[in-house]
Amino acid sequence: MTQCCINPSILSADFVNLEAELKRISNADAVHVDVMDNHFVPNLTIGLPVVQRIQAVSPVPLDAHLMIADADRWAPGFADAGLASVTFHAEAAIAPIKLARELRARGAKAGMALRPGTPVEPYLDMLSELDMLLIMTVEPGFGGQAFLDVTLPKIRRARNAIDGSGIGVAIQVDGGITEDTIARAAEAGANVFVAGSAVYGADDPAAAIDRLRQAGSETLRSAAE
Ligand SMILES: O=C(CO)[C@@H](O)[C@H](O)COP(=O)(O)O
Repeated sequence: MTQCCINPSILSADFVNLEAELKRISNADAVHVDVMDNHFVPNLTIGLPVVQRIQAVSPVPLDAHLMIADADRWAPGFADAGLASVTFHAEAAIAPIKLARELRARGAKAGMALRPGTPVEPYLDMLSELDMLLIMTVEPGFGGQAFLDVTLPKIRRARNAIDGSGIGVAIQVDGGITEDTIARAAEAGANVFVAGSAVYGADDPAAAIDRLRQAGSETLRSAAE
């Protein structure tokens, strides 16, 4: 069975007590770091120097999601910082294949993200260049939005293409993931789940991660049977 990974989105974390906050979610598979530039998305968060500090104190690997313009220029620096994976947006990259190769050459897993309205088909021939395909299940920019069911057929098409090609690319989904929506996304073919509000909004974030992982794993298990 494909492994079910839960990556809490740092956008919903308490930055004042960040080190303690990260310890509270140390049962996560990775911390999803939302980098936004107020150009590619209408929100501004953090840049590489702050991400490097987070990397220095995080007990779990970092999974950077770059919601930034000019990805070809900026993404390699995040790989150089030693992050486990770096995901750029297809819509923000001029040469996505070259960029994915560069990320891998610098030691990071290469991820590519698609906005809800961006089709996956133009990118199916570059799957072998990727470790992870991120299908956004909300418009990127803000936490706390409702999961877009309209993205489920795209997840299904991506899963079919990946399984048909025999290439081991993970499908990550991000936005509106809860104990309810995770089953729909997993049934469609996702296996890495980013959750902000559902984790940090819970009284016990670690227990929320365990519940999400259990819900996702059960669906993946029955899909494999
Ligand atoms: O980056 C984004 C949205 O752009 C996501 O990572 C959200 O931060 C996830 O938060 P929830 O939808 O789970 O509250």
